[in-house]
Amino acid sequence: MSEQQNRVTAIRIEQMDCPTEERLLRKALEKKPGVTDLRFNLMSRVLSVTHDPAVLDDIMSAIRKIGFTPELNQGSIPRSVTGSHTGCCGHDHSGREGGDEHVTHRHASNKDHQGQNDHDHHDHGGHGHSHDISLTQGQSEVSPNIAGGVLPGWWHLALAGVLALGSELTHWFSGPTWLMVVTAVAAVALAGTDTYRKGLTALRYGDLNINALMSIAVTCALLIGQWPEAAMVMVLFTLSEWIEAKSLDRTRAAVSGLMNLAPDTVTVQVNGQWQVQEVSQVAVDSLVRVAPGERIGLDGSIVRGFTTVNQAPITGESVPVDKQSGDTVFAGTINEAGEIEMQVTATADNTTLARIIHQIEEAQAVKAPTQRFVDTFSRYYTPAVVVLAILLAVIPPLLFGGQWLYWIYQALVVLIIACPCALVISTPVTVVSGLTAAARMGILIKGGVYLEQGHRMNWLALDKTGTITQGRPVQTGMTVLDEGMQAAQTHKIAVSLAARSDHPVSRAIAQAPQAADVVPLPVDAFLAVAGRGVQGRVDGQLWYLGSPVWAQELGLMDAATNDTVVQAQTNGQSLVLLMNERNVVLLFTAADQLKDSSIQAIERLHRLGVNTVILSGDNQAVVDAIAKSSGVTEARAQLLPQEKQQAIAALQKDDRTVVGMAGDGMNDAPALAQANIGFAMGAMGSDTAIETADVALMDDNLMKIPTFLALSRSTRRVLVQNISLALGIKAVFLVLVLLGLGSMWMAVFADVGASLLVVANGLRLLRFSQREA
Ligand SMILES: Nc1ncnc2c1ncn2[C@@H]1O[C@H](COP(=O)(O)OP(=O)(O)OP(=O)(O)O)[C@@H](O)[C@H]1O
Ligand SMILES: [Zn+2]
Repeated sequence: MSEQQNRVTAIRIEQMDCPTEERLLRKALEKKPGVTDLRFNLMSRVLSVTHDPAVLDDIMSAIRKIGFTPELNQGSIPRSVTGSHTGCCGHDHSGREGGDEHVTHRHASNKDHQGQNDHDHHDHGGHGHSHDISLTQGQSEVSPNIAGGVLPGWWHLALAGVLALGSELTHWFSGPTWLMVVTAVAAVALAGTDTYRKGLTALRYGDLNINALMSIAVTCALLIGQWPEAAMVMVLFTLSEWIEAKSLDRTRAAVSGLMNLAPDTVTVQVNGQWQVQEVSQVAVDSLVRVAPGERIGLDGSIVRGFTTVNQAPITGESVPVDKQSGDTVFAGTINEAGEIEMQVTATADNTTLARIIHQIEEAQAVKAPTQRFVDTFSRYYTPAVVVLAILLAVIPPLLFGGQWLYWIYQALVVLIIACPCALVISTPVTVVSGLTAAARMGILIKGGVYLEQGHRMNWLALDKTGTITQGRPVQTGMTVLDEGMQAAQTHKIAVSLAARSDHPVSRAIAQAPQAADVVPLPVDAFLAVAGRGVQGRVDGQLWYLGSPVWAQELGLMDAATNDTVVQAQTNGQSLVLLMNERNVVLLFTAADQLKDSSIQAIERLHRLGVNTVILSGDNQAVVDAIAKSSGVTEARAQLLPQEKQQAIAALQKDDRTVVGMAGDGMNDAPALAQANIGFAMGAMGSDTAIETADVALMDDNLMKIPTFLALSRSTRRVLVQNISLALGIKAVFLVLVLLGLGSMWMAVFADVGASLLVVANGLRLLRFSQREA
């Protein structure tokens, strides 16, 4: 398909801070040949365009033509989650941070995230843009604040305020009219330059953003002789926009706090000398020293010393973890006890933390369903309200003999409330706060969609090994089934095969005390067969190490062997058989332990109304035993990877069922992809898990799933509150205006007040912690 050649270019647009600007950009770009998709991230003011590489210049000039300043900066991505300023319809105020430029990455096989509806079963392969990007810290460029409107200095605003007040007082005390007029016009000019300029740009392109609406309203107010009112409204508007921008700044600060987890510098060995370097300068394999109490700056593997590390910044789990030589440590975590030396395993732009940060940024670009609804709604809202305002100005005087000036004034009040900003900003603020709160708890959510959909999840399928259990089974026994062969020799073969596999039961066999003295034999044509086992040639003969089901498939299960297997299964242990091409030779049993947290997690899931089922490749007796001790309601055993997937698809037949699947992400990939929400356990340090799951849990504590659900429910609540609040306030105002009780400055307060309220409400989610859940 042609999309293969398309690229996604992220373009930073300083002025893109309000949904109305999004509309303007859509108008300019949507129908352009070669442009296939537009994605807006108003929080970070980044527009991602999917396009034919040949038309990039066209795109850039089209953006410039509508008065915006697009910036491309390949090779670095925003250092802060929400990018620079985030004011909606507000001012691009001065405090601009560098390094917010974005990325160009290739679309491997992109699925349209936005078009995905609730019940679409997303495909994990579809997540795979390959990101050839780097988070180059310290290399960020500060670009000049070109066309972004600069907020009039506070003294401009103060002076405008005094003038407006003067105008108002002159009016009250029936002072000279010229004084009232001059002070009012001066106030409007001082406070409103920026609003007028932005408003005019929008109008020129047939768009009505808040600036355009305010410009029209204030100008009309002046024209109908409402001098002091016009002045006051302009001053109040500018002031409140400034407050709004400030409050959104705080949002950004809170969110980007996550980013400042890793120190900027580390102590590196260079030519035998220790010296302090920027993390971005440190190469893989460098030797880094971390003092006790210091934050670890890069991912690495300890080569000297031992310590305990607080990994809470990444996993959300504050119990310190012991680390010694050979163990992995992660950027952003805290070295609590001893001095360690570590060998760097990832550059600053490739650490687990950097990946998490990058994923959160990507997640913001994938719009949650509510966000899409709100966007669509606001597309019709503004024009509708403007039409209403015009009708209000014209109909009563024409048809019912109303007073022209009175009704024009009412129309102006309505114009001011035509801005959908509060509504539109409410959703991303809420979702981003939720995503950030989750990341702080070690839950990496790959899109607002999952956060929003989470509250509807009513089934959770769980893998057994490593998900409910600790995933470290130990060999508990070995039975010789083929007496004709030398047990020592066949055991050696089993261990040699097992040593080649990462599968927990293989590891149990390879690492059992009985295997300690075994020198593994060379294995040829080694092959791992998912859900069945491993095979390979030893001394020219083909051997299989795997499940009883596989033995059946291979036609090696005779009645006697079957009896032994059934017998062995009844004590609830995992079985592994060693087979050659003729018969089953050895039978191993292995047992795994339940994770303490599993019981608690399952209980909480049930209390949250979620049904649970284990989907396992292991035998029924083991799965039953684990289900019983963990409290999981249903136990499905002996499932191959694709049967796990089918089991989930079967659950999804019911329209109201939203299925989550928790697994370790290796054997469970098809099932994780089939589920509406795929949870990968123990994702810290596992790039595949971080990249393929919908929700990556940094450690392997199942409690994170009920926590995710609770957060999802809170997010949902806040979203509903915010939307009702934003719409409710406008509705109340409309009624007040129709009753003749509204005034322009009240409308300004309502517009910006609503924005402030929804932002504050959304930010509450940042304080969501496990305890609250
Ligand atoms: N690499 C392997 N080495 C040895 N046996 C294996 C291997 N892979 C699979 N098996 C056998 O196949 C069975 C099912 O494996 P599978 O990986 O599907 O499930 P599991 O990991 O044991 O359990 P769960 O699916 O609950 O995590 C195992 O119990 C084991 O007998
Ligand atoms: Zn607005």
